[in-house]
Amino acid sequence: MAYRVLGRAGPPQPRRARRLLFAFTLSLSCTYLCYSLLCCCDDLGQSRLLGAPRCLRGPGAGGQKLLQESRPCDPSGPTPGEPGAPSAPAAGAPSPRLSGSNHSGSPKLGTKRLPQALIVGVKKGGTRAVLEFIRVHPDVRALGTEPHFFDRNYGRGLDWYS
Ligand SMILES: Nc1ncnc2c1ncn2[C@@H]1O[C@H](COP(=O)(O)OS(=O)(=O)O)[C@@H](OP(=O)(O)O)[C@H]1O
Repeated sequence: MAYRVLGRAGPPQPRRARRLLFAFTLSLSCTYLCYSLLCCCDDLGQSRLLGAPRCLRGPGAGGQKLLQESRPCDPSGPTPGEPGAPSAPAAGAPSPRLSGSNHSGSPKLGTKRLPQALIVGVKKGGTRAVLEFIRVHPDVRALGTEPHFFDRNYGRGLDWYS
């Protein structure tokens, strides 16, 4: 009884230490498992489920710096207009919507591509209003938040952007 009152109740020290060690190892394993799952999902979303790795064709003169980090296209692959290549949407037909992005709240599987249009403006210049007006159109898919690619994330390259 005196043993308990003095606060020495509970398992002996070696057993307690073993429990602590077990809990520590378990938490480490869980952390590693979560980390591995996240990395695995990222890989799946970027390459396996979306087909071949993205590449860029026909870099313009203005984008040379950005494209330095991008992978070149496989020269044996189909080029636009060739059989087997994805055909361009007909005029007036709804263009495919973007899905899956580094910037959207919930990434979905689908085609990832660079934007077809950018809204550039100064702070408090009304760019948000412009975006809201444009995105009313059903064929327009726009980001929910500003990506801040050119001022904060430029160094991450086009792979981050698309
Ligand atoms: N059509 C029109 N006419 C006049 N003023 C307008 C218009 N559209 C947007 N606004 C005002 O623009 C301010 C928001 O600009 P931005 O969206 O560029 O802001 S931000 O930089 O993204 O935070 C914001 O101003 P503040 O209210 O002072 O924040 C909006 O009220």
